[in-house]
Amino acid sequence: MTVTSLFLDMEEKNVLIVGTGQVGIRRARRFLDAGAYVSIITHGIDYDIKEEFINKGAVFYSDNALDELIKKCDLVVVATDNMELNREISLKAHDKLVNCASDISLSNVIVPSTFNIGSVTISLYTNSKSPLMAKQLRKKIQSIITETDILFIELQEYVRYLLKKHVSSQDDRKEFMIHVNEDEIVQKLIEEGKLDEAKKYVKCLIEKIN
Ligand SMILES: C[C@@]1(CC(=O)O)c2cc3[nH]c(cc4nc(cc5[nH]c(cc(n2)[C@H]1CCC(=O)O)[C@@](C)(CC(=O)O)[C@@H]5CCC(=O)O)C(CC(=O)O)=C4CCC(=O)O)c(CCC(=O)O)c3CC(=O)O
Ligand SMILES: NC(=O)C1=CN([C@@H]2O[C@H](COP(=O)(O)OP(=O)(O)OC[C@H]3O[C@@H](n4cnc5c(N)ncnc54)[C@H](O)[C@@H]3O)[C@@H](O)[C@H]2O)C=CC1
Repeated sequence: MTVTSLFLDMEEKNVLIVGTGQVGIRRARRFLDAGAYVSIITHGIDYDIKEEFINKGAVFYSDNALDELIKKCDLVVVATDNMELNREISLKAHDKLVNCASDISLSNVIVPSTFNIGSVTISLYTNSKSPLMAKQLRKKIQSIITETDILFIELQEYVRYLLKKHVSSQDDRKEFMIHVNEDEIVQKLIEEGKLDEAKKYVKCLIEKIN
């Protein structure tokens, strides 16, 4: 498998999860939180987790719904502890997006280690070499992204919006955005968490351009 990373819009996509052990639960939660329609085939699930998933819109089915569910699903996640069964289901779903938790060679989709902070999503993948290291690196990266970084993103969103109205050249917009990030007053305001004040200050700068 040779991969490239993409972010998929999961809203209203149909996802089937087979097996609700540690992996199935993690993936079901992830896709429910991303707005997908999630169908689940389970041989046993904690009552509270089942309730959580039902509240998020999941629908539970028995084994004999498998073939029909595969047909209507966009993505199938196979996560039972029965390797043979995982293989069988993954092969049945070969023309869909498939994530087989136990055998990478049967997957055409990888679930990376992901975290969200503010409006940033970071995902990483060790090419199936070390999921544990993926988890550890995820925590390392998570720890170096600060509230200030997030506020700068919010400010840049605002700056981009204003610049698109006031400045026609992309190159000029880019230069101005770099200039804003390096501006000492902007830096001070953002470091103090004063996003609204930073926006007001930058708005004045932009209005002076024309
Ligand atoms: C290929 C992949 C599946 C795919 O998604 O397609 C896959 C496969 C397998 N994982 C296994 C084991 C473990 N997986 C984890 C944890 C995570 N595994 C995740 C992803 C992936 N795991 C994909 C590749 C990702 C990459 O390479 O970067 C994460 C990142 C995302 C998620 O699952 O949500 C999540 C961390 C989430 C976080 O950030 O917290 C831990 C640690 C723990 O549980 O604490 C262990 C135990 C330690 C170890 O074994 O390393 C086994 C062996 C089972 C066995 O030994 O039988 C297989 C199967 C095999 O390798 O054959
Ligand atoms: N991709 C990953 O991150 C990881 C993958 N794995 C692999 O993924 C698989 C699942 O791992 P875990 O979730 O940790 O296992 P687990 O033992 O926690 O859960 C397996 C679940 O499969 C269910 N199951 C068994 N037969 C079923 C059937 N016919 N229909 C529906 N459900 C059925 C069991 O009831 C159980 O809840 C294992 O094969 C393991 O090798 C394990 C750890 C991490």
